[in-house]
Amino acid sequence: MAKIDKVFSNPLGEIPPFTFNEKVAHVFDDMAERSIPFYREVQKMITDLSLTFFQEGSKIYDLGCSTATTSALVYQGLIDRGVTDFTIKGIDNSEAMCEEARIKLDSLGASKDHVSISLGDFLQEEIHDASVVIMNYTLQFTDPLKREAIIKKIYNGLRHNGILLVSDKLLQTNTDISRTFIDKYYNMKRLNGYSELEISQKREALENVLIPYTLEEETALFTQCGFKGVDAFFSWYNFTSFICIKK
Ligand SMILES: Nc1ncnc2c1ncn2[C@@H]1O[C@H](C[S@+](CC[C@H]([NH3+])C(=O)[O-])CC(=O)[O-])[C@@H](O)[C@H]1O
Ligand SMILES: O=C(O)C(=O)Cc1ccccc1
Repeated sequence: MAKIDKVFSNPLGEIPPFTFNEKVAHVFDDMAERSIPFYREVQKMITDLSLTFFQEGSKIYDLGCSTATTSALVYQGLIDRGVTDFTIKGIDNSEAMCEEARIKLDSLGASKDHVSISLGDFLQEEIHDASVVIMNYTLQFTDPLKREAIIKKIYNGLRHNGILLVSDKLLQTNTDISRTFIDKYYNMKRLNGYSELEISQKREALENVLIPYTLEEETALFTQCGFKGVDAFFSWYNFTSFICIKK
């Protein structure tokens, strides 16, 4: 049964900073589908690209895996292709998310050898022998001062021809364009059933928690850390998904 996101539906008075707590984890799939543009399509593209670049015997990391939507799709894709020699590692620092992730993977009958979920900070985790690293809407929640260190660590942990896939909300440099894109985004939320109160309370909760980079800053980060091929594979107003190849 789909659980409907009502996290910001009642007046909260003082609005605490957004966290991925139990209340959020419980309704996360609905929240993501209604608040992230083309969420399902991006998941499909991430899965497709992961299957294309996966190397036999290597690891796939899903950093900030939330409820393991991506890990589950990639797992199923590999199994359907008859691949057996792979390890998917989902990492999230929210205990409630990890619980939801394990429930989803158990329902697929996925073995722990093939896909495991670890409770932890991906800034502290080792990345080793990877062909694919996924950061789907998670870099934006990382302290900007720590972004270079995590991208460098990912680069070092990837095999030759391995890829990093990143989706993020971006900030447009031009203020007119920025305002327009943000308006379009809030319109999308309205069309998806969110009220003005839900939209404004979540916006306040996300301030200083979700810190968007510009397209230039985000691209420069990937190239400065060593990635040779860096390109966008999906874009919708202020949301963009990137593929970065280690050559
Ligand atoms: N340092 C960190 N270490 C571990 N986890 C973290 C950290 N920082 C944030 N998280 C986790 O990153 C996730 C971000 S949601 C990802 C969606 C998913 N990728 C999806 O494709 O459905 C994005 C969104 O909600 O917009 C949350 O579960 C956090 O707990
Ligand atoms: O940027 C926003 O307004 C969002 O709602 C993005 C988002 C989506 C899902 C969980 C947390 C933030």
